Amino acid sequence: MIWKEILIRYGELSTKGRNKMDFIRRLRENIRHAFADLGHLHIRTERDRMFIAIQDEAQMDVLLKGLPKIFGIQSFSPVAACEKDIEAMKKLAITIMDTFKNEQLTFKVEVKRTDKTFPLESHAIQREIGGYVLPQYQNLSVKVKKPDIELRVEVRHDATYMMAQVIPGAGGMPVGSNGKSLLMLSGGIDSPVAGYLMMKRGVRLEAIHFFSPPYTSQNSLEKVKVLANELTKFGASIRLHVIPFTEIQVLIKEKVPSNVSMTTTRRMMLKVADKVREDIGALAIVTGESLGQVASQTLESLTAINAVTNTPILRPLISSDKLEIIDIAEKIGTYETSIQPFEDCCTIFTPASPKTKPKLEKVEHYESFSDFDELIERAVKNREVYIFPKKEQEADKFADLL
Ligand SMILES: Nc1ncnc2c1ncn2[C@@H]1O[C@H](COP(=O)(O)OP(=O)(O)OP(=O)(O)O)[C@@H](O)[C@H]1O
Repeated sequence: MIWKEILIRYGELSTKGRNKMDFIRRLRENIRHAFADLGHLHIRTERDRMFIAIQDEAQMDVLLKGLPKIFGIQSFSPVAACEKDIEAMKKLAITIMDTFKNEQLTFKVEVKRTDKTFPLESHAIQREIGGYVLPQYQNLSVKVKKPDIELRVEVRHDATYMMAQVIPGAGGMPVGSNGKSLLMLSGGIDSPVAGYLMMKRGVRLEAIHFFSPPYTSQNSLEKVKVLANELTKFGASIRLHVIPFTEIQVLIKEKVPSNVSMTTTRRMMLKVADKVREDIGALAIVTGESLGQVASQTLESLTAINAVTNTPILRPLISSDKLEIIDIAEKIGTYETSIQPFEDCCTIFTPASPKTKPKLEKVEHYESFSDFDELIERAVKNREVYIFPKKEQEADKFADLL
C-alpha cells in the first residue's frame, strides 16, 4: 500500500493560545470518536496540521468518506510514502498521477527537502520527477501559478512523502469547542438545519422534543429520533429528551383564547426547555425559527415567547429564506426525513387565525388563570431520554439511570 497517512489542515484558526490547543485536542477526540470502529488511531498533532497514520486500504476508504463531515477541518490530503531513492520517488509519482489520467489538467511539482543529506537538491528533484512524469501523460501541462494539481514531494529523514489531492473539509470548529446548547427539535425541516449550523460552530447539542400522544403518533416521534440520529453524523453523540406535552396543550386549549394559544404553547415549551437546559448544564437554547415564516415567528411573537427566560436563544436561521434552508437540509441529508407527513404536536393544536402581533401583557393575563407550573414540573420529570447513535435498548437503560 502506498498510503502512509492523512494530513489534516485545521479549519478556523483565528483562536489563539490555549483556545488553539483546545481546538486541536477536541478535533483529535472527535476524529477518534467518529472512527471508533476502526480501533485505536495513531494521530500526531502539530501547531497547524495533524496526521492520521494509515494501516490499510480499508481504513483509508472509511476515513476518506467520513472526514468531510467532521467540523474543524479545512481540508485534508492522503499522503503516500516511499524510500528516499530517486527511482522509487519517480515510480510513486506515477502511481499518484495515474489517479488523474482521465482529465485535462495543469500541474507542477513542489519539493521540500527537510533531510539535507539527500544527494539531490530541491530543484534537481523537481526537474527529475517533473521530467519523468510529464512525457507519460498527454493530459498534463505545466503551470507554475495555481495549477490544478500540485504534486508535493517532501524528503524527510525517515522517508519521502508525496501528496497531490487537497480534499475540502466541512470547515467550522470542532463540536464541543464552544460549549453545549439544547436544540428544540421538531420533525420539521428547519430545526435539524439549525442544529447542524450550531454544531458547525463547535456547539455540542442535546435535543428536546415535545410529544403529544395520542394527538401525535408514534411515527412522528420515530421521525424525530431519525433526525437526531442523522445529526450525530457530524461528530458527536446526542441525547434526545422527549417531553410528554399533551397535558399542557390540552390545558392551553381549554383555558387560553385560541388566537393567543400558539404564543402560550411556545412559551410553555420554552419554560420546559429552560428547565431541562439547566438540568443538563447547557448554556443556550437553539431553535429553527426564521423571521416572518409563520405567525409565531414575527418580532412581536418572538418577544412574547422570549419573555419567559433570560437564557440566550440562538436562532441561526432567523435571516434565512425557506429555499436556503431546504438547500442545507438536502445537503446534510435530513430533508427526506423531515418531509415525511407525520403530524407535529403544534400543528394539531394550531388555531385557525393565530395573532401575528400578540401583546405580552394580554398573553400573561390569560395564562394567569391556570397553574401551568405544576404541569411543567411533571413534564420535565417524566421525560424520556434517548441517546444517539447508540442502539435503542441501551438508550432506554440510560434513561432509567437519570
Ligand atoms: N414539537 C416540537 N418539539 C421541539 N421543538 C419544537 C416543536 N415544535 C416546534 N419546535 C421549535 O420551534 C421552532 C419553530 O417551530 P414552527 O413549527 O413554528 O416552525 P417551523 O419553521 O415549521 O420549524 P421546523 O421546520 O423546525 O418545525 C422549531 O424550529 C423548533 O425549534
